[in-house]
Amino acid sequence: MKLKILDKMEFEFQENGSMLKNNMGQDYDIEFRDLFYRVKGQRQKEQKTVLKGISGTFRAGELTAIMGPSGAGKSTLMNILTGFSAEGVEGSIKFGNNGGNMRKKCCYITQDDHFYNFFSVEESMMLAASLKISDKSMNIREKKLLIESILESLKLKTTKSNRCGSLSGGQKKRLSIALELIHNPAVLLLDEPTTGLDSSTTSDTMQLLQGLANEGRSIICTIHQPSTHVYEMFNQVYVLSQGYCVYQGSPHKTVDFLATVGLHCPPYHNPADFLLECVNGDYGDFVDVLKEESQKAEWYYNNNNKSNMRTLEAGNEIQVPKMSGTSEVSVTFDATKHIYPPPEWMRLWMLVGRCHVQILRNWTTTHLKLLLHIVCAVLVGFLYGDSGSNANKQLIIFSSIYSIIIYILTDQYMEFDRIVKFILTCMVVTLCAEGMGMLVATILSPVNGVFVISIITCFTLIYSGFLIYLTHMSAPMRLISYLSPIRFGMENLTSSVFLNRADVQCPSNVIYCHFKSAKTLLKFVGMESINYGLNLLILFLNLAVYKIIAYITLKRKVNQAN
Ligand SMILES: Nc1ncnc2c1ncn2[C@@H]1O[C@H](COP(=O)(O)OP(=O)(O)OP(=O)(O)O)[C@@H](O)[C@H]1O
Repeated sequence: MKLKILDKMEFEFQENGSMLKNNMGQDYDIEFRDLFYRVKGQRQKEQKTVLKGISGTFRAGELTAIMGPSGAGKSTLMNILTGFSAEGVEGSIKFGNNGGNMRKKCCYITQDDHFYNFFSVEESMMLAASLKISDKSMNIREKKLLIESILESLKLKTTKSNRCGSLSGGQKKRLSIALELIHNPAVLLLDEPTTGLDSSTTSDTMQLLQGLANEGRSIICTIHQPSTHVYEMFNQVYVLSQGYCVYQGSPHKTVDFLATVGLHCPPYHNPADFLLECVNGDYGDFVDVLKEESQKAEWYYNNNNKSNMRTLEAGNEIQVPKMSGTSEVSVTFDATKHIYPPPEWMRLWMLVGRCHVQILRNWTTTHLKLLLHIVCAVLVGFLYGDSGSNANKQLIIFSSIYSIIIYILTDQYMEFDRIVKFILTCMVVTLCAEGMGMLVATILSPVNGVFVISIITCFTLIYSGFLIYLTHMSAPMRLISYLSPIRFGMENLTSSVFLNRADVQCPSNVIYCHFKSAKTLLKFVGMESINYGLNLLILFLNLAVYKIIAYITLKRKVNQAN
């Protein structure tokens, strides 16, 4: 007996991202006109034009290849179409027949696979399904059936218990596609999906993409040097050179097209290779002529006959084999039913859960890091010995209090409120540091981010009262120190250890211990009047400000991309 599952549904994310609506039988052609992309050049006020007024149409139900020599602008075009690049773009891009901006229907599969290596294929699929579709819209059983059907059609069923990290290159590529198919995108863009795959896996992947296109999706991918067999699997090729479109049409017409400008493909030569040799300049500079010639309508792939194409219609069935332990069941998704994603808080909860499972399963980063922290703490603790109760070592402890192990090993006062205050401060300072990192990461590129965060770290440390005592700073410098969140953390750590503390013992072999009294020490470092609660509040405010700005920045970037 077979289970039948109707999954040929088209979902639409509303602008607010809160609702998915199924939307059957529509074609989502991508049409772009006079597209320019300008970036800053190396010299000041110099501009570099990467894409120079290109136009084209990628039709629904077709498999399109974007080809061209290295640096021609293929990835740039993909990034613009998917919204990854928004600044410096001019021209019009139209998604779908209604002319609206339907970019949210696009899925972009980059060259690198982004999986959680410690999750199995099935777990990754289930997590993606749970993040995209709420339980109210589709219950767990329906989701499992959907996942089964996708894994079956992408020949991944036998690997469903394997961890993602152990999959082969081809399997990883198929899993990337499977993860995107969960919400059945109308447009799928893939950056070099066959790079690094052998010829047989390449052919399998291309067949898979062809099948997805035949179901009515627009499939667009960049590709380098396809074999003749793979080249002919495309419905359309879009060739770029030096930022211009030099051919847009059927792969079968390439040889005739090149012949019109005097470039004759040798017999038994791969037309794709010859095309790339021509646009690469191996036979002279033909870019301008090819650009002119490619404008002629006769080369345009003008086949509007989509009879070979099954549109994404309600009622299309795909059959999945019977799952063990289940009886004969027919699951039918209501085509008119709205599909909602889970609420934001639930998605956050799932992502936090995923993060923790990943951390726990990653032996190297978790267990070894834990061990490293314990070993370091024990070493530092023994290094500073009894400094908490030894009046001769009071000042040294300032530079090393950072964890509870050290707190215990250094013989600090074992009072509950002191320990709680100490740990709480450490935690909030850590959260602040993480929030600051997140904020910088949302604003700057990784390279600039590392540079800026290093400077911020130096600044916050220097002005924390840790490297230079507050009493040694001039009045304006002391004012500046209030900009450093670590200063408030430092004050609170100091207060939890030293405030209202009885005098400590001076060892018998030491004549004079200047810091025997905690008050003397607090005065010496300029922290005699510490308000623990206020400092904690300031740290929380810092944290809130970092997170809010990071959220706004991310939101703005996402809106710009759409
Ligand atoms: N933001 C940018 N700043 C400066 N130059 C850029 C930027 N984006 C793209 N370029 C330049 O535009 C050109 C096209 O880049 P793109 O990555 O699109 O090429 P490609 O055709 O995908 O090449 P490849 O096949 O090697 O990946 C390159 O010369 C690249 O240096």
